[in-house]
Amino acid sequence: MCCETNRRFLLLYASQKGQAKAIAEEICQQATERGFRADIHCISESDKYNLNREKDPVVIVTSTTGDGEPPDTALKFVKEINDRTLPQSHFSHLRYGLLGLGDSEYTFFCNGGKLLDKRFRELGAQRFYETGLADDAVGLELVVEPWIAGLWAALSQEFASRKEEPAYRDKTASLTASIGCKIEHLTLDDLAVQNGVFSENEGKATPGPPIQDSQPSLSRSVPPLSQSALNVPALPVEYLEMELQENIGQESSPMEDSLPLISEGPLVQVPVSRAVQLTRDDAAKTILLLELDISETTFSYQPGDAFNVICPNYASEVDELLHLLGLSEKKEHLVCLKVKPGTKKKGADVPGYIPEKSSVNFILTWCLEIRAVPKKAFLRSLVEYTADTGAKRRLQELCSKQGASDYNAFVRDAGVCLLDLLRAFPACKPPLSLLIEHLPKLQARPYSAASSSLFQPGKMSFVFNVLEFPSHLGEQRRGVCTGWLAEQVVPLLQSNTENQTPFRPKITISSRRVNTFHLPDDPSVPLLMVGPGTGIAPFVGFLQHREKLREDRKGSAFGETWLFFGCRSEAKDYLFQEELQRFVENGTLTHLKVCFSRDPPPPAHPAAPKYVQDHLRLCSKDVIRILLEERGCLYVCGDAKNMAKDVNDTLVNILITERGGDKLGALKTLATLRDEKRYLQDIWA
Ligand SMILES: Cc1cc2nc3c(=O)[nH]c(=O)nc-3n(C[C@H](O)[C@H](O)[C@H](O)COP(=O)(O)OP(=O)(O)OC[C@H]3O[C@@H](n4cnc5c(N)ncnc54)[C@H](O)[C@@H]3O)c2cc1C
Repeated sequence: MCCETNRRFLLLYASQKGQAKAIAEEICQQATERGFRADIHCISESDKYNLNREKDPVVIVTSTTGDGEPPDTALKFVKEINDRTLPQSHFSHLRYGLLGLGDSEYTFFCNGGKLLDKRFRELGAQRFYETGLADDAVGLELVVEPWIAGLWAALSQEFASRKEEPAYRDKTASLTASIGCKIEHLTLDDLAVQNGVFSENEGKATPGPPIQDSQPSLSRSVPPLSQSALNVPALPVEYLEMELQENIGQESSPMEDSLPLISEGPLVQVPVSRAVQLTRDDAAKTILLLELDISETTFSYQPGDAFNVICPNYASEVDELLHLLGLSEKKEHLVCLKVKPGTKKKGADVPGYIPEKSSVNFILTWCLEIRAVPKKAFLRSLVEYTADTGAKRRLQELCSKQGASDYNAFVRDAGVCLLDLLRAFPACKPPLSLLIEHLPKLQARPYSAASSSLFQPGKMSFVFNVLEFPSHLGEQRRGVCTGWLAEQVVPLLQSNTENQTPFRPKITISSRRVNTFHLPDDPSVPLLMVGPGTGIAPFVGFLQHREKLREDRKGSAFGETWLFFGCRSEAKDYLFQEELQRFVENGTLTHLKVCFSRDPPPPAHPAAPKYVQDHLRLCSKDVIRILLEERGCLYVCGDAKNMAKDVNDTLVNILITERGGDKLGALKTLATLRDEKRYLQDIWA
């Protein structure tokens, strides 16, 4: 309960899984202790607050969900403030501070917070405290705690300035600037240390003995770090109590009952009716197409939709983890979890994605992202379960301020996972409950449909690249989902070549939230499609759909269709070559622009395009005509890291070259196209 004081502020949270709410509640509690009154509401409770008339400071805590979207609870609010008819002074009376939560492992880091922040400023609101962006990939607490610690000074100053009207605006502006400057120029570790996240007393670790070997590694440190005093983070509160029950005759929840709990939407189990390798064996990447038989289900989709595949962790990795944790004999034991009575952990709860009566094996296989890079807080907790002094010391180093660059080099950048850690530190034996507290939920992986149900009723295809990368010791690893899918369909791939009756493995899928990456309703609208590599997937669906429409609606007007596709080699990885040729021949695809980045250019065309953006540039007049004169649609799909940005930059240059004006003008044009849903992206990392 928050105390009554005239130092009131409005505290709004937008939570998807409860984290933003828990942090807001922590702010509310600390506010009381510090003589403020937080009027706390979920952002969706619009009947309980009114920003249009709010006079007090506003503090917002928001998480990010999906592909960089605000949480579901904020969707209505975001829609309202995104109303383009609102005047630029709409929120000019508001002073706010915002804390965004996100995960830099995902493409649009903290986008939920960034979107709100941007729109608030567009509507004239001013920050009284610099925005904090907390990263779950390294530990939210590294930014959340110092941000909350700094909030009280900013609020005190804000209230003091209000009393000193009329100079209040100038002063608070300078406070914003100074606090902003401080936060922006601090690294996460600096932030944590300066604001007391690192507990000095507890954290002073005795220097270890000098080590002769000069090469540091995950388990080995060298001077000066090995001889340095350390500031280690405070020990995270353990909040789960676990009991393992022998499974004698008791029914553990069958997998079919438990899977819905670990997913966010209704699930369907569907057979894979066809599997085809789209790339040659000697291609740099293996790309597979799987066709799912959805005819016996109510699952429906449109070309451009993505759906989720529920995948397990590798059985071999789970078995090794069980062994290293000393749980091999107990893998079928039932796990009973409850929150420790009297825990100080805010918002402590048994994660909802761990079904009751699950076995140890089930939790490690289906519920936890065991490949996730352990965060510093997890390393800190592991110290307590490590018997060997040298290993203890190294774990302390890796989570300490002084060992930050070793953490980055040997844990984060090396993509180390729990299994790698337990192999490197055999004396570390954490309980399963600690893993549940620290490892994220195993996420379902989204894939874009590469087919049209109009063209192929009862079927849905998708295309994926089987990811392969080396572990920190050079051992070859495959992506969790793509590696598992590839394993599932080996017999099907083999039986296809031998022309036998195919074995049909089943996979579990769920639909994703409605997206906007769809064909326009009016088929006369011209389309530009840019999709190198597996980014071609939705466009195959678009073109199949268009082909069927052309058959069904003879005499109707159909707009031009341009596909910009790129791969490495014409001979090795030209995806859907025959199908694209058919689309061209029957007039469904009016312009096919393909390029091969690793093939030598033909002698007659030494400057032949290598990448999709080169082709876009060559067709710049048509691009402009279609987008600006004929109100066509531009779709971009595929890799978010480079391609989407390069395509965007190319569009900016095309606009400047063809239409004149400056970069700002070109960016505004693209923003307008986005607003009108005529420049759509479906991009993934
Ligand atoms: C809306 C949407 C649609 C999508 N559609 C498609 C599609 O149609 N086709 C498609 O192929 N993908 C698509 N994706 C991406 C897809 O969801 C998966 O992310 C992708 O297939 C990888 O999943 P995975 O489980 O195999 O890899 P993961 O095991 O999750 O690995 C993920 C990434 O981390 C890297 N990585 C992991 N561990 C390490 C390590 N130790 N060292 C170095 N690197 C490491 C991997 O290289 C990889 O890039 C889509 C994504 C979204 C958001």
